[in-house]
Amino acid sequence: MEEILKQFPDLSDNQILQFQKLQSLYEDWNAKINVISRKDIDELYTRHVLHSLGIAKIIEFRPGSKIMDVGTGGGFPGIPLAILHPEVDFYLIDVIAKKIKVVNEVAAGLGLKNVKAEQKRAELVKQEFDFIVSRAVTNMPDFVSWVDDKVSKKQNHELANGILYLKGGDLTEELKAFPKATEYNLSDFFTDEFFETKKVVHLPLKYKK
Ligand SMILES: C[S@@+](CC[C@H](N)C(=O)[O-])C[C@H]1O[C@@H](n2cnc3c(N)ncnc32)[C@H](O)[C@@H]1O
Repeated sequence: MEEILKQFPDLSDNQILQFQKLQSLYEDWNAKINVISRKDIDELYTRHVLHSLGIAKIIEFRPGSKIMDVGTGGGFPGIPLAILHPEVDFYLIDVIAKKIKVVNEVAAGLGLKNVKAEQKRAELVKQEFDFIVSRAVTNMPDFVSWVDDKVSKKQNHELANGILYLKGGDLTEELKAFPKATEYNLSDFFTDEFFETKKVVHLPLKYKK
């Protein structure tokens, strides 16, 4: 939690309270429906919350932007980003209904009005979004094939509309098909060794070819 306050010093009292509440909310829900591993619950703020907020180190979403989090699981990266950006609309989806139940309960427990969560398969979503965010769902080529028709053509940011994907390790192979992708190292922002290999990939779909 301390690192979050250091990295995002302009948080309001309400946002700080919301971040603080995450620990007990996830502990309670995890006891009923397992959405986060035991080790990860103990290190919730580094492994889930701060990692999710890595996207916010790369981009400041504009007010009114529409963001979809695909394969959100227990709500990552969508929930921490929605706390950080109450002025942005977040749509969180996952194919597993019980995970979406947890996400909805956590969002309600935090009083988040900017989160809508639904059980849905990414391939079947019909709406368009300014950015699609995601972590640990599938390889990049498959992911892009699921969502590349869901990125708005109306550019809403100097960082071109597209995908912001949290990834780890060597991505050379996975990104071969996407020469316009940019990798940002989270170790440039966060000191914990967990972030040593962690990256945010920005893939501007509008300028794909
Ligand atoms: C490894 S979990 C990651 C969860 C979360 N993003 C995180 O990082 O904690 C991958 C999630 O993607 C979901 N998923 C897989 N394929 C999907 C699809 N086609 N559409 C939506 N969700 C999908 C799974 O149900 C699972 O909850």
